[in-house]
Amino acid sequence: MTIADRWLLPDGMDEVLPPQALRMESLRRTLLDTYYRWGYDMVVPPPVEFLDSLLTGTGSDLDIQTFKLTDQHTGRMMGISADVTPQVARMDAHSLHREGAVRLCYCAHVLRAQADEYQGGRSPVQVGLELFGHSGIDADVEILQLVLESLDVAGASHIHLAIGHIGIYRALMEEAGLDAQARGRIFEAIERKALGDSDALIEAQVADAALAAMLKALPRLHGGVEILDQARTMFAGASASVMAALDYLVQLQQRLEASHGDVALYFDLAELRGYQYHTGMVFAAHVSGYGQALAKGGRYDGTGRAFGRPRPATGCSMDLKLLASLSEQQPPADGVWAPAENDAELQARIRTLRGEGVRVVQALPGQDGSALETHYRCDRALIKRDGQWGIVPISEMK
Ligand SMILES: N[C@@H](Cc1c[nH]c[nH+]1)C(=O)O
Repeated sequence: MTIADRWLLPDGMDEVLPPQALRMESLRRTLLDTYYRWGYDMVVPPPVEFLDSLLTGTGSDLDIQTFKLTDQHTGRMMGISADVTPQVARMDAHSLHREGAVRLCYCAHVLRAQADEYQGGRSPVQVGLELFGHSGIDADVEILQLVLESLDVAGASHIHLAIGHIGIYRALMEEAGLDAQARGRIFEAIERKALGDSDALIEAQVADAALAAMLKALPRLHGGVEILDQARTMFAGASASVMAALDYLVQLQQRLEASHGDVALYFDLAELRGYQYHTGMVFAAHVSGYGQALAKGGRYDGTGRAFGRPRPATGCSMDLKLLASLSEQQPPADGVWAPAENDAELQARIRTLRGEGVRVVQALPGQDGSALETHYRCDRALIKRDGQWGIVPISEMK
């Protein structure tokens, strides 16, 4: 191993240096305080679990994303969490066992076996909210409001919220009655927005011409609120659940328009990205300059079934690393530089200042005062004048 190899980090595994790490930490605190004020209780999931419980009811996307290892104690396969949402669903269904609406939030490191264009790095810090036990639109609206509040706190502007509904695609595919392989290929083509491929597959596999036309229309239905009307006309002959999903999106649009008129809403009826556990409304929030979504989420009713208690559920997740990169703000230079002296009065003064929340950096013997403003972010200094310790601007230090 050469020296150059030694400092190489695996692809997508990044370290966070000052001042970014501080930005991340202060954003984490602000976000969790916000969630606390909205009634969300914090949970801390384990970083590693047995694979069976980690992947139960979640589909193959998450399986591919999960790093696997063997537990030396039991010989069983374990997985490193790649997504906190199913873990929190387990806590709600099995560990907490509370009745009614349960609001939980978290901030945890996760690892992903693959970096893809939508997910960014392989070592995100996932911060998120999950609301269980309520199947109405109000729960989804609350989650979306908190997503917008989180992005606002992080310093995002011109937010673009893309909303879809997995139920439309699922209902149409159910009517088509295809086998798993054909379904998988069509899903993959629609997810990639490869219209030529999805058209060809649908034409070849779906015998009912009206249904094939509806499926072919699906990836073309994206844009402003007007596409919901177009969809209504297009899907007039489809099952009642398709119409119910469209009505739901119209209601959601009205609620968001009233509370967040400044947010650009975009509807995409073929928005199938994300994990396969989603069952209803799904969304992704974008801001310009960022290729990947800053927040993602949606409804995933019934995920707790695998743990003995199916519950309505909705939620969102964000990557704290990505959110913290929205703000270029420099942390304040408001520290106090103290000399290296071991003077009882000086030590007492330092203790008092730190007790008051002031950042005091004491020089080590031999340490000069270079880079005080930049590295140590000190704008003042403790100095002794006329036998008294006092604080002066750093420029007067010498
Ligand atoms: N965990 C999902 C988002 C989500 C949270 N809750 C529901 N959905 C993701 O990372 O894409």
